[in-house]
Amino acid sequence: MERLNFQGLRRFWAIAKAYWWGDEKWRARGLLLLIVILLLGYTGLSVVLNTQRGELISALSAKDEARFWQTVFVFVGVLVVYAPLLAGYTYLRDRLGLEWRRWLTDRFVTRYFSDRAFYRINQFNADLDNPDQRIAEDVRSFTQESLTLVLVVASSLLEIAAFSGVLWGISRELVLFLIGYAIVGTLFTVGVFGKPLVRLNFEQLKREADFRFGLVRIRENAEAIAFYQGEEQESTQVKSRFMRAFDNYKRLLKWQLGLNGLTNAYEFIPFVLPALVVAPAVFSGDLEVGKVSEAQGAFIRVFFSLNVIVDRFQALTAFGAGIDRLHDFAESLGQIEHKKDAAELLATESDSEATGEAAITEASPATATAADATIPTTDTVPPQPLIAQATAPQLSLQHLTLQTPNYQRTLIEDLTLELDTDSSLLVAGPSGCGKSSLLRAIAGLWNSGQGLIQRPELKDLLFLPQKPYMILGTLRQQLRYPYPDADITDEQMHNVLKTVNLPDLAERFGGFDADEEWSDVLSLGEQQRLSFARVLLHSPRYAVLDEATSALDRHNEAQLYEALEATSTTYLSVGHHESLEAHHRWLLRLAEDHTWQLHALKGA
Ligand SMILES: Nc1ncnc2c1ncn2[C@@H]1O[C@H](COP(=O)(O)OP(=O)(O)OP(=O)(O)O)[C@@H](O)[C@H]1O
Repeated sequence: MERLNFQGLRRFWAIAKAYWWGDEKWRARGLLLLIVILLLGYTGLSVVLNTQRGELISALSAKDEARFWQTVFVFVGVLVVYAPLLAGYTYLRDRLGLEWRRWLTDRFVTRYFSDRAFYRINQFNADLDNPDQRIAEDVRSFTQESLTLVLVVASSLLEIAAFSGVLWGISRELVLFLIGYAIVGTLFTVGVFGKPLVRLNFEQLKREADFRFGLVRIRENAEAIAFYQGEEQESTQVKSRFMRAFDNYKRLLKWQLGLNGLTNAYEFIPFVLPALVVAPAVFSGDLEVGKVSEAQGAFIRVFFSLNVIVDRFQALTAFGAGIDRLHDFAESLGQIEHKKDAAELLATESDSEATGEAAITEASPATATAADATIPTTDTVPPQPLIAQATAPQLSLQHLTLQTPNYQRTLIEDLTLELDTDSSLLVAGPSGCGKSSLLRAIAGLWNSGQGLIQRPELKDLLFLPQKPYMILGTLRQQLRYPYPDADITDEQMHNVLKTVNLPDLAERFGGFDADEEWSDVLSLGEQQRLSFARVLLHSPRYAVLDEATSALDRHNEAQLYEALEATSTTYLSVGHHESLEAHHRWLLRLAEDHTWQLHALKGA
């Protein structure tokens, strides 16, 4: 957490730069220029209005009717231009903020879905809370607040320039006093309130997001909670999340109270001081009485312009907290991209060596790739070995040692195997020995460990995870997932549904366009059969099935695997049922002590 200091500015610029120097830079800069032109016009007119206000009072006090009406005329004329100018300025500022938000959201969402960062992000930074809130909320406030603040500062500078001239003409002491007063006030406010307010605002954003997420989880797991009758615990949990936000806000309010007390007292002075300073000249007849109003108007404008930091301090600290959150998020995404690049580099090196299988197989597993298979070191992170990955026509694992993402446990040691394209492999072993983790490594989700994984391109592999995943959408989209543009006819879908023993599914829900909360309305076994239907429909080169039939009876399971055997898809399954052995050629048995055995089954 940073104070509003140079590091904060650097972080701000690191996020902002990409837009102002990126592909939409001319559009963004053009809009900004237009806004600044409107701002200039608006500030110029403010000076005229202020002078005319003084004129009005002077004309009244001098009982000069002609001068009075002339001033009114100018006043109205200026207002006719001033009002639309101000409205246009606000519109364009908000519009530019919105465009920037679209751009930045798009960029963060793209990065979040690249290299499966949404899955891996917490492996790199376990403290990174609520990425959803950072994308939805923090980006919005960052773009809007940035523009507002930059323009407030710009307009303050303009106003200082414009109104100091007016004030200088009336009283130099006032200008000098103002500058000194504003500097002291700003330094004091930043020094005393800066750090705690940024910290509390940061914490508030996090706690609000935790609270919201707690409620979203209840909605997503409503049935399980209802079965467990876990209402009491869940409601206590949600309330306690709210209380955390509440407690923090109470602390924030106390600091705001102090800040407001200070700023109110501090901002009181401009309302009396100019009159005190100008009064003697008015009494002696050197200045007209309207000058008091003019001096006061100019004084207030200059004062609030110089005082922009103190005045917007609460907003600035909230903004600072938002910058920190976005910066952490961008850093974590950067680490993932960095790690992917390192793994790709490794794979290229392994490729060129391993025409060269000998180079890999001869080395002992402990040293095979440990020397080069590391993420480049940073100041804080020690070098960590990585599994190299490469693209090849068929799946093979070479001296694979697999560890959990944080390197705390080794799950599999020195595993070497190759899966021919017309073959099939069953992975079995006790619960928790690392079967699903092996699939994660093959999918490239986990890469902590050593050795090399060669596999076809990821788009040629279809994975069915242990927990069936039903997307939001129609039955047709469900079946097409994850290839939404696949050329599949309704007839093919009907046939496949028959094969997986769901012949009347479409009719039951009113056709393939039926849109349901599928994970709620289908049984677990039905969801597994629907997921299996995806494999049969898309016929990928490789299918990787993680206990994909665990909820099915033997008859249904056999029916699905027989259908799969009839296709050209090479498949690899994880499963506990012994009956599965009949549908595979090879059996890989993993043990809890990290060892493994490979057995041939029928027809190997
Ligand atoms: N994200 C994670 N970070 C650290 N350890 C993890 C993580 N996910 C799983 N593990 C641990 O890794 C080990 C292997 O998990 P895995 O899911 O591969 O087991 P499995 O053999 O598929 O078990 P099961 O048959 O019960 O599904 C388990 O001890 C698990 O607790």
